[in-house]
Amino acid sequence: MAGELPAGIFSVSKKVSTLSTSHVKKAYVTFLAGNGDYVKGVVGLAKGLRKAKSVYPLVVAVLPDVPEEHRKMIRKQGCIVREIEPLYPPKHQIQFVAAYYVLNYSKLRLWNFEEYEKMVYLDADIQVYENIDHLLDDTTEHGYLYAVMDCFCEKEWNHSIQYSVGYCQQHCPDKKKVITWPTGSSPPPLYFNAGMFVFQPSRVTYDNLLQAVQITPPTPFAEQDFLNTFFQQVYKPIPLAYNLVLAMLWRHPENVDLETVKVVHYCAAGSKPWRYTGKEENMDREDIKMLVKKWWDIYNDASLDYSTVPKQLILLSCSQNIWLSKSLQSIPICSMKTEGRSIDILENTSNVHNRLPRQMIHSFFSGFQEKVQDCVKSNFKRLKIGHDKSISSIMRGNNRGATVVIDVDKEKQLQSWKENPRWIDPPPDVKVSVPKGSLCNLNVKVNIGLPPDTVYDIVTDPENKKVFKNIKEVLSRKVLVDEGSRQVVELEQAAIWRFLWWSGTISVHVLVDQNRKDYTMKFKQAKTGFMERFEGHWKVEPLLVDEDLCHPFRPKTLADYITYTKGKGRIGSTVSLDQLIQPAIVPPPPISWYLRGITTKTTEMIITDLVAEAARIRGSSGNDGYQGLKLNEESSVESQVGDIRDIKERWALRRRTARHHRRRSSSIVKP
Ligand SMILES: O=c1ccn([C@@H]2O[C@H](COP(=O)(O)OP(=O)(O)O)[C@@H](O)[C@H]2O)c(=O)[nH]1
Ligand SMILES: OC[C@H]1O[C@H](O[C@@H]2[C@@H](O)[C@H](O)[C@@H](O)[C@H](O)[C@@H]2O)[C@H](O)[C@@H](O)[C@H]1O
Repeated sequence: MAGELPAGIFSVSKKVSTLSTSHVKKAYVTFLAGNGDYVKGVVGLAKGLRKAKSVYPLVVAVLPDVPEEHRKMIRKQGCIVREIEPLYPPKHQIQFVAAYYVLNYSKLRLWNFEEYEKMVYLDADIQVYENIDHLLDDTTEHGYLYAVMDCFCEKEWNHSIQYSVGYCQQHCPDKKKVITWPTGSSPPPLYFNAGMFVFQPSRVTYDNLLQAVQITPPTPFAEQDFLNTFFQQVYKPIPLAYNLVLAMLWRHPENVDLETVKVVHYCAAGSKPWRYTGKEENMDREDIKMLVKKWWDIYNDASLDYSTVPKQLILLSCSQNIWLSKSLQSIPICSMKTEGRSIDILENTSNVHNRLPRQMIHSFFSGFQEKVQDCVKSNFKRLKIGHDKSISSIMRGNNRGATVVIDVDKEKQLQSWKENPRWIDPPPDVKVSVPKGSLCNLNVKVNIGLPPDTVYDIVTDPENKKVFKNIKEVLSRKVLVDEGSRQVVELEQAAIWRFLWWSGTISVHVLVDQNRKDYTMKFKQAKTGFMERFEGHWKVEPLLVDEDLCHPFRPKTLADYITYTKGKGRIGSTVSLDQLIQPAIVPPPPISWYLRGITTKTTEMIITDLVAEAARIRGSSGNDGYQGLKLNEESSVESQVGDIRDIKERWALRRRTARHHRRRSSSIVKP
């Protein structure tokens, strides 16, 4: 065990995350080093967690020496691969129980995964046979490390005092057995096996760990000894069922009930299932053989492979080599003939891991005929989840021109957003470029906390001047073409512009081609004048906000996402704007800089208002969206904001101001 060190040096702090609370997640995590066969352990663990119906993902912290081929294997099993840097202890002369244990110091990197609120670490030679998700829920408290006590009876412990006096913390307190401790020695504090533990990643704890490990002389059980010393004050033992160290079977059989064991740790010499020969000591035991077989049964079970073909999702092609996926509530049997081959579309009723027969997939791709596409489209129309207006259809073009109809229930979505208001408005990503002969090209991208259809409602609402403060008034609006989901509108607005200490009004006269099918809005100036070209386009695309609810699946499409989250996953929007401004004559600097500034500022104001409106619609007061400031207050904020060059800083100031404003307005006692 680690030698004595100054008290308090291994303090573990309460969780101090530098991330906002809206990003907290939970997961299992394991560790993989080298290009050896431990990767089989990770694959087995991923499948075991799936069989145990865990709802949390498995993160694999890999050292740089893990080959791409192994990374692909574990990604294919739905694992989240995170590369970590190796971490080594200070130079030392001691012999670790196993030379490769030096690798295990890299486990300390896990405390830096602070986007996760709580994690369960599992060695790759561990298998989970019963669901233990409750360890990631409220059964374990913050600020503690939960793990199973280790056993000191194996010969690997012969370097220790407790081994020499025959003491083991696993011994039931046996009055008869008198332990004589050498002078100055006493029973060690409770000691856990570091092959499995529940912990909370935290940057502060991580920094403390890194500092401490550099001044802690290494000891035979490497990082396990170190972690026991560091977390000594906050270690909480949990039952052996959560990490059966195999030696317990012959060292303390009285403590083992195989019927209730949830997690088995194949750490005894010769017990790694993927290397098992049965030749090493104790490896010919019947219980060991049974446990090794149990491990292999999961490893070899193809139905436990990570599948991207979930239940009730049918994959169709709408043109060559394009998968069209849609979650359908019920899929009637219908056969479609193409080139003499009949393709029956069946609901994939078997378990989620079933794959469509490979020959069926290939036949889908071989030359879809017109009538098959019509049949697919008429099926989709007929099977649409519902016809009420609250259903919006997101038509998703794919790269061969086919369109995909994905129905999103707007009311349900808004309900999901109200039930789960966790959302922090990210600052927009604004890129300004100056193509030759133009004043500027603005490229803006921002994520909004509402589904595309609702965002599109805001942007295309004829009365949206109540939302966008820079629209002073709508001078005229004429619908030139109306095709239902697509309209071409001639619009003239008096727009307010503000920049630094100046402001004014400018008339904007544009043709707007707005198409709800793909949530686009193209605009172009109606007639040239001072401006030679003023054009651009908005696009609103779905953003999958709650992907972690899809675990163990990873949604590849919106349809997958709706299916995996049963429609409860919030859908946000990524709004992008590309706008070109080219005056007939580009004025020289600094006027051009000034005009560029107006354009950028005006666009930012539009985004600010859109974010604020989205927050209002969500009804989220706690949001950090920039909302609710009165025009005069906002103008004073904007003038402060205007002085800040960096857009992220500007947004941070806006959010701080908005929070301050809300606190102030909520503290004002209403008459
Ligand atoms: O070559 C190796 C050796 C170890 N490990 C990782 O380090 C953990 C601890 O090593 P091991 O399981 O051999 O320790 P034991 O629990 O058997 O003492 C393993 O479970 C793996 O997660 C690895 O990835 N590659
Ligand atoms: O680097 C030290 C390792 O120490 C532990 O393994 C030991 C320990 O369990 C002993 O008690 C057993 O006797 C022995 O077989 C086993 O290898 C952890 O399982 C492993 O993750 C890792 O921390």
